[in-house]
Amino acid sequence: GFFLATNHGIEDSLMDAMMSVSREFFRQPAEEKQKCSNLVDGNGKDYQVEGYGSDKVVSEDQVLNWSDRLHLRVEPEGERNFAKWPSHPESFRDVLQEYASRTKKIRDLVLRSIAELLEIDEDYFVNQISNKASGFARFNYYPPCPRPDLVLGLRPHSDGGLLTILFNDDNVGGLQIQRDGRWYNVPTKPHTLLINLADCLEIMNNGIFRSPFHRVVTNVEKDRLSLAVFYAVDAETMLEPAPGLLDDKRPSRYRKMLAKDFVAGLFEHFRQGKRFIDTLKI
Ligand SMILES: O=C(O)CCC(=O)C(=O)O
Ligand SMILES: [Fe+2]
Repeated sequence: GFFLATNHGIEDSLMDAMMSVSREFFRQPAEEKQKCSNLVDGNGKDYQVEGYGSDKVVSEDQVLNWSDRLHLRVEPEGERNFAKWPSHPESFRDVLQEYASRTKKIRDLVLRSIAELLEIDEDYFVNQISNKASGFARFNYYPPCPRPDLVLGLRPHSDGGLLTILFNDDNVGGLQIQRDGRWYNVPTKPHTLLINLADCLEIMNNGIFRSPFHRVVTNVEKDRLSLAVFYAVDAETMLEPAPGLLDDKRPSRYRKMLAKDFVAGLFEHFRQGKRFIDTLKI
């Protein structure tokens, strides 16, 4: 599920600052942004996980998303690679660090609330995350697009991690969610966060809360910005439904898989517009 959260504990001023430093980053000339490039030095074809750029290009006929992004690791805290973090605007680093400390608290609060709703041990999901689990901030920038009929801002996908905390531009919509084969617009509201229960959580809760298929459409006139913070489990975690949710009448609906093997299969399925998680269904 996707849900909107208000009264989430992040002050309006911090959210405004986060949006404004993000805008300032993307507004810079390309040469400046390239200083944080996601291409491995020089050769122009090898991509790394962190940095600024576009999709990984793997074939000539690949249809790219109409967006740029800046992808930065925020968890584990000790592994933040500040060399990839923008140095302009100057406050970018502090604002993101503060923002990420807040979203982490929201992550744990949501995971505990979900466990409570499911009537299992309140800490079950939180305990699946050790201090080695990763968190990434992904800033998406969608420029105005002259042909919205031809290209998407972001192709259909479900988020591969445990939980995503999404902060959207409130000036312009674009995010859509699929339900029963139809696409619906997700409303925007100032200072509201969108919480997305992602693939790994769908497996762990045995499909009670689904990880929604979503996409972003482009807009002729307006540009758009969003910031997703993706939280994952450790690479070595076995993804499987919580034992407390299973019994004779409620068998497991997913095959088990190590989190790192799941992550390894995600990109190829994303490129093909498919959900990898569907291949695990029993
Ligand atoms: O820009 C958005 O609203 C959605 C972004 C998104 O789905 C993602 O980064 O995974
Ligand atoms: Fe997403």
